[in-house]
Amino acid sequence: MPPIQYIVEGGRRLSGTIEPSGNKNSALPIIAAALLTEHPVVLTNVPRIRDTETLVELCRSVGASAEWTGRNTLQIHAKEIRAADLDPELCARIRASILLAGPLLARCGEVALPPPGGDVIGRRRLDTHFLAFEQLGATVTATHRLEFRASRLKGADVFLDEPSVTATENALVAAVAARGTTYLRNAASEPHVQDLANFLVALGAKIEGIGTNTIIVHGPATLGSASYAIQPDHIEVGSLIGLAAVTRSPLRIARAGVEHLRSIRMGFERLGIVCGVEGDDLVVPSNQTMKIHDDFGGHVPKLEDQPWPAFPADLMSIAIVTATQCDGVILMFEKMFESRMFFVDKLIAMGGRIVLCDPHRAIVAGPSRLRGAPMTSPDIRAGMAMLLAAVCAEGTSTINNADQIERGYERIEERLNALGARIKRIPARS
Ligand SMILES: CC(=O)N[C@H]1[C@@H](OP(=O)(O)OP(=O)(O)OC[C@H]2O[C@@H](n3ccc(=O)[nH]c3=O)[C@H](O)[C@@H]2O)O[C@H](CO)[C@@H](O)[C@@H]1O
Ligand SMILES: C=C(OP(=O)(O)O)C(=O)O
Repeated sequence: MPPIQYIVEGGRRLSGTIEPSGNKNSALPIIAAALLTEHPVVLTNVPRIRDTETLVELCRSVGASAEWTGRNTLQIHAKEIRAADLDPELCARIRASILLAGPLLARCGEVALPPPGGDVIGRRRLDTHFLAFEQLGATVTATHRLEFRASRLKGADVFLDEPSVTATENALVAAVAARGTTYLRNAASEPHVQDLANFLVALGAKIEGIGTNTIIVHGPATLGSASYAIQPDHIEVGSLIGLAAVTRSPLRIARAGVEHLRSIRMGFERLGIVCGVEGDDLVVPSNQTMKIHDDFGGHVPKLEDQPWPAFPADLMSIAIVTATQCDGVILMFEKMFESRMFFVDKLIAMGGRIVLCDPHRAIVAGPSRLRGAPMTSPDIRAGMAMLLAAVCAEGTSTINNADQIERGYERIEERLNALGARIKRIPARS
């Protein structure tokens, strides 16, 4: 497939209503977990993005049938599956290929996975996955590929060494098939972890503590079929709040899933951007103060990411671009990944007043006028942040490697153009 480039004419006001897609990071573990049951599963509101398409291909390669029966509806039936050799090229395209470990181990008793891919945003350790699988009775061999074996998974009291999102998801799926009760302590509690747990409950699993950092699973469950709707993508909602703010545009984000937006709204409020709630819609007015709130006593404030329910790491790049348009000084502290902040050199070239202190911290002094520039997207979120900068900048920008953006955001240029943006996608969508 030829690489995708966006050509963006900036400086335009937007307006209207937009609905977020289903959560990418819910859809991925849920598609993988559909392999746990022999019965058919229907998933709706599945984002039709590169990552989900790749995982669907991987599911087919182990013998499951997986068909798109509507634009965002996916039917999966894993009546019989085999722990076949998985295509290393497909696995290397997405982080989520590691999520096949739990269901395939549970169904087949063994699985060998080539290393997963995903965003290059710093070292992405797998140790927590290994720790959890071993405690659930599996043996793990990690060489050029990852091999997991367990003749029988057994419930255990597992304390994760960090609240890793995908490790919690893998452990949760394995625990549903394990004999006995499993406690997952120091578990991740992100909305997508909750979504996966609710899907497993819909299949027949018995899970307590969903949304907390101690998840209790009573296994093994007898699983049936289910029809399940993926929850809205809170990271996409946060990206759209940033977009509205930097373009000073009034936007309504319909069916935004407001129950999961508290820390995100609080983060943007620190930048002087306040959203209203109307039912499940989020309303972003255009008349924001965009004034960064100093800490008490006039001290320089900070916005930092942390595991849920704190401000999410996947919104840090968006928040940095947004801060360039706000009045004041703020320290942006990316605690989780060590390479995510390097994209700020592009914002600096565009006119952003940013000092990168070290790989984890950047000081942003705003507001600054951004000028259009050529850019290359290094990862999904930096790519989306660059798109926000380009839409807000004076003049024309080009974003190369926009394929990265499309790993996570569905038909984004089409949807933003419907709000008044001018983004040309090359090669154009037919
Ligand atoms: C497919 C998927 O769902 N990907 C998400 C998942 O990736 P993923 O599951 O790979 O991320 P992890 O939760 O394992 O960890 C992310 C990074 O944060 C570090 N870490 C984690 C917990 C902690 O308390 N302290 C800490 O520093 C880890 O060492 C690692 O470097 O979660 C990340 C963190 O929300 C998101 O960026 C990814 O979009
Ligand atoms: C880092 C991300 O994705 P992945 O874990 O799939 O690379 C993301 O969604 O921002």
